[in-house]
Amino acid sequence: IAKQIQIVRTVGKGRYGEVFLAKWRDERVAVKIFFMTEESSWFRETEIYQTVLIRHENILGFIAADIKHMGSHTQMMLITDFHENGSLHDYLCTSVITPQKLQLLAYSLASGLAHLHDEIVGTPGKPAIAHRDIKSNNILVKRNGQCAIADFGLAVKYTSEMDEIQIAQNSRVSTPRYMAPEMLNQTLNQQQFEEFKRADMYSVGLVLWEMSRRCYTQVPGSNTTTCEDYALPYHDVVPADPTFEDMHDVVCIKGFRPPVPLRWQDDDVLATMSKIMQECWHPNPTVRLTALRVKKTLGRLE
Ligand SMILES: Cc1cccc(C2=C(c3ccc4ncccc4n3)CNN2)n1
Repeated sequence: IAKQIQIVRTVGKGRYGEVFLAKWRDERVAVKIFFMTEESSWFRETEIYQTVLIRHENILGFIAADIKHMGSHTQMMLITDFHENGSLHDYLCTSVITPQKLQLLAYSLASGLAHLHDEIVGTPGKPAIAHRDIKSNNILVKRNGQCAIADFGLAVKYTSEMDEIQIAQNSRVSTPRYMAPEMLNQTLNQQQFEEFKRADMYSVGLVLWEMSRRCYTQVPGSNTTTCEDYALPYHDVVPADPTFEDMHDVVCIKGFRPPVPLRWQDDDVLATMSKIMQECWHPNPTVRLTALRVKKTLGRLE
């Protein structure tokens, strides 16, 4: 397959490698080419995408994994669907959205994560999967306005009858900015799979906040609309590319969370989103909503 791929241009860079737009049999695809040092990420991500029953409309569509032996070195690549809107981060930087679009983005993100977190017992079954690096950069926006979750290099799988958690031992760790308090103060018990799901939901709360800022509402008593500028979570209290320590100080010691503007109470969708995100980023992991609960709550809105 790799031989039939024609690289067109770069569409994204990460710590793991680079993402390109490519042509494959006249079709536009996304190709992620991993740095030589990231073999474990390539292997892990391949393993997750090839998990039985993982396919879902809100999970990035996998096409193929391939290795090119180039004599002196090997090129590891993964091929998926291409989404011209790019990542949710890029999309929110360049667009303002209606409450209806906000609801669809949030609902589809919750649906994708609920599918990932869900264990299907049976033959074939599906292991429960925790993502461990949820952030707006790792979520894509499809043409139909729905999210597709990407980047499974850090994911962990769990099957209840095996009662074992497979954590790939690789150097990669989650992104500090989106790390849950229990990860920052290292109280997350890695032998309890449930705790990984709760940490994912904390990150979802932050992504819902990023989305909500870009949703505009009618200014009461005038015919103008308003919204907030795009911002990363904690943009106003930590430096760019914050360290683990920066985040520990802000999230665990000071107990800061992103600000929820009063204007969000003026709209049903934004008011619901405000409640959801505050429950998702609660310091006590057991208080946080599950992905399924978020999906049901957003699915019930008009
Ligand atoms: C496994 C894999 C292959 C190709 C890309 C990706 C990936 C991303 C991706 C996927 C499709 C895209 N389409 C358009 C623009 C950016 C994209 N990024 C973002 N994070 N990982 N993952």
